Amino acid sequence: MHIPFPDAAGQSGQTEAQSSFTHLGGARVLIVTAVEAEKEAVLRGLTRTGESCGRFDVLAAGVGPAAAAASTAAALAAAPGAYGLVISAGIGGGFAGYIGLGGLAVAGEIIAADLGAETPDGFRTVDELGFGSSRVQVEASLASAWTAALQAAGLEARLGPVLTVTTVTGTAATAEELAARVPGALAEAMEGYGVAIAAQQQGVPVLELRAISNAIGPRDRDAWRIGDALKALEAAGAVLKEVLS
Ligand SMILES: O=C(O)c1cccc(C(=O)CC[C@H]2O[C@@H](n3cnc4c(=O)[nH]cnc43)[C@H](O)[C@@H]2O)c1
Repeated sequence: MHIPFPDAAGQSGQTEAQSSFTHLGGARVLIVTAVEAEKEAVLRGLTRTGESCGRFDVLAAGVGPAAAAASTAAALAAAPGAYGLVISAGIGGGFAGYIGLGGLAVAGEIIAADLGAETPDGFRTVDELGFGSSRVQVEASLASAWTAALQAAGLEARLGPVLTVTTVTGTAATAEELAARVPGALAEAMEGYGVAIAAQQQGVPVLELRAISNAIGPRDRDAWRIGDALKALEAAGAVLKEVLS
């Protein structure tokens, strides 16, 4: 599936179904990972055909939403108007029953799942408390197109809510609580919401992709499949380049 980028003059050749992409113009795409290994995997995917990265810049911003937000905001501020899309990408944990290890979760919504307050009646989100929103909407049509293209490439990929947490879930009880808090959540990671808020504040559309390295639940380091997840991340980078070509 090809979603043509318009050129700088706005001549896109897009079909009606693709018209929501016109606001990207000839802009660059900023991909934000947490660590170098994720950055290198994405770069391998983007350059798989021997070509250069083209319009893509990849930044390893550090682990957690604060580092992700600060680095993303700095990158956007350093190149005003240059970026038309920001993507948070990396490995993540997968909720049981949705995606296997080495599969891919494309965010349909980016949700800060632990941003709120504990009350005697249970967890309350910042939305419920009246202090803002714990949810950021993604560029929905592009998220769908990327998911479809990943599936068409033979990869296991799903579209759905992806959670941002500041503590990696390590018990079945917390996994169940998060799954109940956000029904249908596919994955959790630690950077998406930070990247998304930085992009949102600059009016830049955002996406998130997580390659599943571990199951969410009781801690089991031996069961991690980081190598498989990084290979999936690489493949997703190659497909993204194709989708945005
Ligand atoms: O020590 C542990 O038990 C443990 C378990 C899972 C992940 C970690 C990390 O420190 C990795 C953080 C890093 O990777 C992303 N990530 C990967 N899996 C998960 C997860 O299940 N929950 C949250 N984040 C995860 C995350 O985005 C960070 O960049 C340690």
